Amino acid sequence: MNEGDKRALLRSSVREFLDFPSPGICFRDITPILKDPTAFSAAIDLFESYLRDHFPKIDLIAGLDSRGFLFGPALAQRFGIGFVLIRKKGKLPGPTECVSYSLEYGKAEIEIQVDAVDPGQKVVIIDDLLATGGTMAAACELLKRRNADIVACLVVIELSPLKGAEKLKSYPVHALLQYD
Ligand SMILES: O=P(O)(O)OC[C@H]1O[C@H](OP(=O)(O)OP(=O)(O)O)[C@H](O)[C@@H]1O
Ligand SMILES: Nc1ncnc2[nH]cnc12
Repeated sequence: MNEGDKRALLRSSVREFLDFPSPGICFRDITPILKDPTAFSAAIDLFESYLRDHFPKIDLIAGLDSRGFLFGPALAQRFGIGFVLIRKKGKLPGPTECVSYSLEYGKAEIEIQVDAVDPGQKVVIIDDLLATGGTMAAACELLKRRNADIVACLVVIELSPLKGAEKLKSYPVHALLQYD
């Protein structure tokens, strides 16, 4: 399958649910991608080729709670590197660093274990979806505080009208699919 076919398969796998989780939100559901191994491999292939084409060295993949956890470990395996978790507050044991943020339908706090990333490590952040960019920007702030070198922010879906990428101007943002 070529890259265009892989993107088409992914797009056909994403479902829409209107008014979930609150009125006015059109929820883009990526679960069918996970259910279809061909679609899931296509997503990981596309992320891998983007990273190989643009960045010669990556040390670590950091995934965002919770749907970033679905894609990050498989991608990290392709590069033979580790995966670390950025979680909603209160889920990680030991010393953590925390950042608050707002998202399309609420407010939250995320944190990372302070020993998850060494200073200067080249880190790629991954999530399923970029909406307002609040979550991804908070993750960048967390990693910056840990003195990581943020290489790129990856998402399966970017909701372009919400202009999340504008909050992330200092970092390359790559989405496999854009939605208007
Ligand atoms: O760009 P933003 O406006 O910040 O929104 C994007 C975030 O919202 C969703 O996660 P959510 O917080 O709903 O958590 P979940 O993955 O645990 O469902 C999505 O998976 C992203 O992480
Ligand atoms: N519209 C949306 N669909 C799925 N996940 C989301 N996270 C934030 N906005 C979302």
